[in-house]
Amino acid sequence: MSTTVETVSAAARTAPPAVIVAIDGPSGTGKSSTSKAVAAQLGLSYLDTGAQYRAITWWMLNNGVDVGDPAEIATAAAKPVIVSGTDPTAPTITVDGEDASGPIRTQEVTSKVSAVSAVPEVRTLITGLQRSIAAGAERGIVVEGRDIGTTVLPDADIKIFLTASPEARAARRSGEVKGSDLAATKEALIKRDAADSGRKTSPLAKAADAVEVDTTELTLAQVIECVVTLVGEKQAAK
Ligand SMILES: Nc1ncnc2c1ncn2[C@@H]1O[C@H](COP(=O)(O)OP(=O)(O)O)[C@@H](O)[C@H]1O
Ligand SMILES: Nc1ccn([C@H]2C[C@H](O)[C@@H](COP(=O)(O)OP(=O)(O)O)O2)c(=O)n1
Repeated sequence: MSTTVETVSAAARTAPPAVIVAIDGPSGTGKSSTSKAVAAQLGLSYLDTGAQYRAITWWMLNNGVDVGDPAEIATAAAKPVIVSGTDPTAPTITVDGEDASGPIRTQEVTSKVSAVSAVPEVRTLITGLQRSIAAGAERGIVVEGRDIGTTVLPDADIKIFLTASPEARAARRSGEVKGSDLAATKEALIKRDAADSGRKTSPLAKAADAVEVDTTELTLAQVIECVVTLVGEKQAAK
């Protein structure tokens, strides 16, 4: 009995304190790649909140909801059951038990997700889900999105806001899809930024206490190192 208690307290002494990391920024700044790598390196959970908004959008498109009608979106918002797996080396997302990781990345979903995610009822539901996932992450979590530092987890231990020039972001996104048109990618990305930043309910914004990192001239490895260092400093000070 006393061995168990000693083992537990020894583990508590050596394990770093749980840390909540919020990473926000527009599309193509490196949020997902950075967050996954940082979480994997530090043994933290990982949550891609954009994937959840994509998942609810995909469900609406599949279930005959008119995504041009905010009232219809609001009425349907609570129907799909969205489950996120938080292992940074193998993140998953299911909708009503079905793997949605592939279909949520289609052009159709990408072009409609800003409209669906602007509806307050959608945000309230998804924000609640995100907070409960973060609260359940025993060793801490890296949560990435648009409003994590400002709205979802305003008490996060560390907040990072990633930026990059539209040219760099479009080139990165274009590089992911064979034969894609760079100018069209840039135009679509700027349009989505404007919609996400301009909406009334928790728009894409940098929290006042976030550290801004411009990734335009940085390699992914440099961004990861920078964030790991910032998180390590916070953990040491806890
Ligand atoms: N600093 C960087 N330099 C070059 N390419 C990058 C950098 N950060 C991310 N990328 C690449 O850009 C693409 C978009 O990155 P991603 O992490 O999905 O961005 P976000 O989640 O912000 O939309 C990916 O192909 C990724 O490998
Ligand atoms: N916390 C969040 C995360 C994403 N969203 C919305 C707005 C974004 O355009 C979409 C898709 O986000 P996602 O991070 O998947 O987008 P990119 O991978 O950067 O292209 O979801 C949001 O409103 N709030």
